[in-house]
Amino acid sequence: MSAPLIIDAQGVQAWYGSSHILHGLDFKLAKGETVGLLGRNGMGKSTLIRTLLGHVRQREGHIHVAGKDLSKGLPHQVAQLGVAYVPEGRGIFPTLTVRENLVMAARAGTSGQKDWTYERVMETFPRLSERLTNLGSQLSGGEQQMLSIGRALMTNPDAIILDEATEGLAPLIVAEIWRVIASIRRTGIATLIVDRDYRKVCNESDRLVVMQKGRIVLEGPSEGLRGSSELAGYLGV
Ligand SMILES: Nc1ncnc2c1ncn2[C@@H]1O[C@H](COP(=O)(O)OP(=O)(O)OP(=O)(O)O)[C@@H](O)[C@H]1O
Repeated sequence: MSAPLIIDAQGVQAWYGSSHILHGLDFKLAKGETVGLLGRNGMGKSTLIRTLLGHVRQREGHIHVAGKDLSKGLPHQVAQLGVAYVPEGRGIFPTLTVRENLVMAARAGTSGQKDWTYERVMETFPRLSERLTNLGSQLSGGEQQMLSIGRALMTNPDAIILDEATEGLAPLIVAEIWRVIASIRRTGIATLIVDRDYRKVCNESDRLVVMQKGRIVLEGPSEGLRGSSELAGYLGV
C-alpha cells in the first residue's frame, strides 16, 4: 500500500466493562481508498469504529491518525485530523434547522481544502435544499441521514466513516445514499463503510475487512473476495 495512511491501528483491543470485545486487531485506511467492513451482527464492527475514533475508552493498542499517535486520543482530536464520522443512528442537532446544522459544521480540511461548501452539499442533496428551515427533528429518517452525511462533508474531511448509513430507510432513499457514497468515493475522500447490504459494500469498496468475534478473519481486495465462498461463510449468506 503506497498511499499515506490516514488510520494505522495495531493490536487494538477494547472492552465494555468486563466484556472483552476486540481481541488485538490491525486496521489500516489509506488516503483515497474505500474499505468495506463486514461481519455478522455483534461481531464488533461498530466497536472497532468507535475505538478507532476514541469513543471507547477501555482500549489498548496503537492507533495513529494522519501520522499522529492517538492511542489515547479523544474523539475531537481524531475529527481535527480530518476523520469525519456518520454514526449509526445519525448524530444531528434536532433543535437546529437544516441550514444551521450544516453551517455550524463548516470548516476547511487539514490541508486547507474547502472543496465541500454549503452550495455543493445542497447540490448533492437536493432534498435537503427543500427543507432548509425545517428543524432536524422534523426530517424523515432518510433526510436526517442525508443531513448527517452533509454535516460530515462540510468539515472537508480526508476520511469519512459511515456506520450503517442506510439502516431502516426506504429503498429509494437507500439508493440515493449509495449514489452519494459513490460520488464521495470519486472525490478521493477515503471511506470506511459498514452496511448490512454486503453485496453493495463489495461493489462500492476497494478492499474488504471481515470481522468475527472481535477479530479480523479475512481481508483483501473486494474484487477478489466478492462472491467467494470464504466470504459467504463468514457472513452466513
Ligand atoms: N455499549 C455497550 N455496552 C456493552 N456491550 C456492548 C455495547 N455496545 C456493543 N456491545 C456488545 O459488543 C459486541 C459487539 O457489538 P458491535 O455493535 O460492535 O457489533 P457490530 O458488528 O457492529 O454489530 P451490529 O451490526 O449488530 O451493530 C456485541 O456483543 C454487543 O452486544
